[in-house]
Amino acid sequence: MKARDMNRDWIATARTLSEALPYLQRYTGAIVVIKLGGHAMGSAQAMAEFARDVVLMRQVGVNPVIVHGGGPMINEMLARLDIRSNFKGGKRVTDAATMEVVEMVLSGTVNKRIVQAIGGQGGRAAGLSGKDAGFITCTPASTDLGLVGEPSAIDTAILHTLFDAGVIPVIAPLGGGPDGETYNINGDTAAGAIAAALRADRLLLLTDTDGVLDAEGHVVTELTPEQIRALTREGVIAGGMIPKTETALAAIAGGVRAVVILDGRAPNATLLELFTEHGAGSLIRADPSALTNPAPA
Ligand SMILES: Nc1ncnc2c1ncn2[C@@H]1O[C@H](COP(=O)(O)OP(=O)(O)O)[C@@H](O)[C@H]1O
Ligand SMILES: CC(=O)N[C@@H](CCC(=O)OP(=O)(O)O)C(=O)O
Repeated sequence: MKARDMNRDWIATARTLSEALPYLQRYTGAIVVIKLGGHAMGSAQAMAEFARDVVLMRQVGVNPVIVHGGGPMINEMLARLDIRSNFKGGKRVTDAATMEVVEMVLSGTVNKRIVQAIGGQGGRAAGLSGKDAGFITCTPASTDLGLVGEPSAIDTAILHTLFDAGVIPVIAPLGGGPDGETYNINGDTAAGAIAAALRADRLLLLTDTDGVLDAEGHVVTELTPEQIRALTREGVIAGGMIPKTETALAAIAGGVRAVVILDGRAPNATLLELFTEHGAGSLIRADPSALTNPAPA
């Protein structure tokens, strides 16, 4: 039986739900690609909360697509196996032995953890990697990165089949080469390429900072491509933030309406971003006059 005490918290909750209506209407049928970085994956509790938000999105008619990372989990397994690993420009130099571990951790451990968490909240998710159903084809990203791939073609047919069946795709960032090789794709790069191929309404990059920080450590709530290039030149955007901002620029150029870099550890980060007037993190879009977190068009 429902408690009937009308205390202030419950009234505020009801108001938030009511105020969400225009956003719910706005996002019905929208495709939202969510990149869940390894650093944003917290405890089992945090994973369950993330999964609950994704299931809620699906319930209200959004088509969420989860693309995950897992860098810290790969690091841990490589250390256990005594395999050294290093990064160039935020990407892992990947030889054959490293690739074996990357595939095992991403497709095995991390992917299934997310699929299971979504199932635990009453949703239906299917785990796949870019190697399934000829989904992501890669070419080598650069000669000094080994088996790191850059997506050259994405066949979104499998994703539309899953949308139609009400199933949430959970994607490990791996791709196939023309000769059957397996490539390691940076999770942000994979998410951006998938979002562009789907012409997604939103790409949310969930990480472990409040957003893109300026030289003083303040979140830049809205960034133009020019600002990103300047902050990168100045070294303010560095390390793992480089693939994220590069991805944002490529995704926008590829037809994604807007990209948001935000803290995935914050409770209900994705719901806050999509369904309230309080956007979170750093927003990047091509045309500043384009609508963002808007009242319904
Ligand atoms: N200007 C910046 N603003 C925010 N974070 C930055 C910036 N420059 C570098 N970073 C680093 O990028 C990290 C996020 O990238 P990464 O560790 O690869 O995350 P994930 O595992 O979520 O993909 C942050 O934790 C921070 O250390
Ligand atoms: C080429 C490359 O760097 N691949 C990444 C794939 C995982 C990833 O991107 O994980 P995060 O999102 O948690 O950083 C890696 O091997 O770590």
